[in-house]
Formats: sequence, C-alpha cells, structure tokens
Amino acid sequence: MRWRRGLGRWFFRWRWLTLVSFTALMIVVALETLWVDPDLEHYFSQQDYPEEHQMVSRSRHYLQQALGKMAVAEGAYVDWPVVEFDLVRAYVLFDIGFYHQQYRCTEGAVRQLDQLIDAVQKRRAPMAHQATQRVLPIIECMTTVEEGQFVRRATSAAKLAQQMRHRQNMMLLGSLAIYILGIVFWAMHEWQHRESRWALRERRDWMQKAMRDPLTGAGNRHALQRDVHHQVYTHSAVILMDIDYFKQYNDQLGHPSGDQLLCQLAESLPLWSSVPTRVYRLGGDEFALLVDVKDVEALGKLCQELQEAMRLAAIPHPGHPGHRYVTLSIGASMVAREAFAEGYSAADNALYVVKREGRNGWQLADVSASPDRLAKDEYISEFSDIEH
Ligand SMILES: Nc1nc2c(ncn2[C@@H]2O[C@H](COP(=O)(O)OP(=O)(O)OP(=O)(O)O)[C@@H](O)[C@H]2O)c(=O)[nH]1
Repeated sequence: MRWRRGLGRWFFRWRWLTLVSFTALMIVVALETLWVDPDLEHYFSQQDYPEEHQMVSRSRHYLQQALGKMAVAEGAYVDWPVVEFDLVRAYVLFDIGFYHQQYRCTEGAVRQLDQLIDAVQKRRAPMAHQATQRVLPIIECMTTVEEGQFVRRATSAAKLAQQMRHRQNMMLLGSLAIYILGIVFWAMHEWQHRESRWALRERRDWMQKAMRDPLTGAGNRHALQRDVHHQVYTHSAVILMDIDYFKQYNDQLGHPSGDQLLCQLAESLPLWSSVPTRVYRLGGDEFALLVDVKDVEALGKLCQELQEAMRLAAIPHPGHPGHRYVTLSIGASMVAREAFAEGYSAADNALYVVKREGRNGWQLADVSASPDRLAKDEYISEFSDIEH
C-alpha cells in the first residue's frame, strides 16, 4: 500500500504537467510571433533599412532618360533644363553614403555625373556619342552596384530562409515535447482514474464486509441499524431469538459444531419464515429478524411457525437439560414507524420473559412492559437515535 501512496503523491506532482505543457505552448507561440514576424516585416518592407533600397536603379533610369533626350536631339532643339533635371535626379539618387562605402567605383562615377551636369548647365553638352562615352563608366558602376544589391538581397533571403527553417525545427521539437507531455499526462490521469475506481470498489467491499457477520454471513448489528435507519427494507415487526443452552451445546459438541449450528440457523430462518424476512446476528447465539406482517396475530403465527420448524429440524443437543434437541426462545414485537427503539426493547423484554419462564417458547411484547427494565436496557440507548 505504501508504494501506491508514493505513486499517488508522484502523480499529483505530475499533474503540474498540464500547466507546464500549456505554458510551453504559450511560449512557443509567443516566440514565433516575436521572432518570425519582425524578420518577415524587415525583409519585405525595407522601410527603415536604406542599404536595401534600390535607389541606384532609379538613378540609372533618370540617367538613361537624359541620355535618350540628348541622343534624339542631336543637331536639333534640346530641352536642356529637362535633361539637366533628369541628370540631377540621377545624381541625387546615386550620391548615397552607403554606395560610397560599399562600392569603390561610386566616387568616380558620381564625379563624372557631376561634370556632366556641369557641362549641361553651361550648355556645353557633348554630342550624343560623346555623352555616351562619358556616361558609360557611370552606368557600369551603377550595374556593379545593382549586382551588389542583388547579391545582398539574395544573401538576406537565404539567411531569412535558414532562420525560418531553424525556428520551424525548434517549433517542431517543442510541439513534439508538448505532445509527449500531454500523452504522459493522459496516461497518468488514466492510471489515477483506475486507481481511484479500484479504491472505491475496495472501500465498498470493506463497507459491505463491515456490515456482515463474518461467521454466518448474515447482517450484523450495524447492518440492522443501517437498514432500519435508511428503511431499506419494509418491516412491521422485529423478532429477537436466542438458542437455549448454547453454552452446553458448545461444551458437549465443541465450538466448531456451535459455529455450524449458528450458520445453519442463519441460513434456515428466512426459509422457515412465511413472510419476507431479514436475518441479523447480534452476537453470540442471539439473532434479530425484521419481518413484514399484517398484525399481531400474524406475528404470533410466525413465531409459532419458526418454533415448529426448529422442532421439525430436530438438531441434536446432548447438553439440553429438557429436550435432546436444539430449541429457541423468541420475543417479538410490532414496531411503529418512527419508534423502532421502543419496539426493539419490547421484543427484548418478551424474550427475557420466555427465558425466565423456562425457555423453548415465544412471547409477544407486552406494551405495558416494566419501565425499570426498559430504562436499564442497553438496546434502548443503542437504537434510540434511529428513526424509522
Ligand atoms: N461456537 C460459538 N460459540 C459462541 C460464539 N459466540 C458466543 N458463543 C458462546 O455462546 C454462549 C452463549 O452463552 P449464554 O449467553 O450463557 O447463553 P446460553 O448458554 O444459550 O444460555 P441461555 O441463553 O440462558 O439459554 C457462550 O458460551 C459463548 O462462548 C460463536 O461465535 N461460536
């Protein structure tokens, strides 16, 4: 039993598993939100990360636009302010500190662009092919920067993918651990459930045993109290009986034979009774019967039947001074609802009278029984708290 109690205590610690698994689940979900979401946002928004901006591409676009206008206008009218505006926009978008730090060609390319703007401002614009010659290194540089940017983005995407994979693995492992905890908890809960069912059954068995007389299997005094208290059985009368000279029976035939006689009687009494009957062994050779009879006449008839049946059974009793067979002394009383204690006491008085007057007989309760005998009767106190 000790190991069971130990296991029980251990289980109650394991009940914390529910809390642990739910907390772990919450942490995993929170981490997922804290880690993955900002990374994705960073990758796709690029709002606060100038190094990721594709300004060089826009710069190239304006530069090519200006170059195109100059080429189209060779020998004809040139809208120089517009060309200048495109070039300035290209310049501004290319003259970024980050490009200067990361790409060496930027320095020279920006200077060349500056000179080109200068020439256009002074309307000393080169012919288209000259302009192309000048712009070519700038475009080359821009291409280098664009490639660099592309590589940077590819690297950043690969890094993000790697991080995501790593976190997915962690999530998977975390979920697996939580799942295992859940399974363990479920198993422990199932085990505990079985244990408590077993304990309940055992308790019920013990309670039933506690209500039985171990020798005869009949109900004991507690069972009588319980049955009367809970009215599990409808009865209108109580019969108390005692084997005559049982001590001598034991002395002559031995205790095992005495035990056998008690068992035989407990088994036979309900069969001998012509009305619904419950048998209880109160102790020693004393039995109580709860019976359901119509009235006092029927109760008297039943007592007579029981004695007759005992006589017909003709169980030898070598120690009996009068007869050579087992005889019974019987006292009986009708019991009113709500007043079992009084009925019981009256039946006991009647039994006492039979014993005093020579045994082997039956007596119905005299309702005007001596108050003295009632007062000192132990059963009064025992059953006085029972309400029918
Ligand atoms: N075999 C056996 N004897 C028991 C058991 N319980 C009590 N007894 C015996 O039952 C006897 C009861 O004796 P008494 O109370 O004097 O009753 P009695 O001998 O029947 O005398 P009267 O009732 O006056 O006729 C005692 O000798 C007890 O030892 C039991 O479980 N088995």
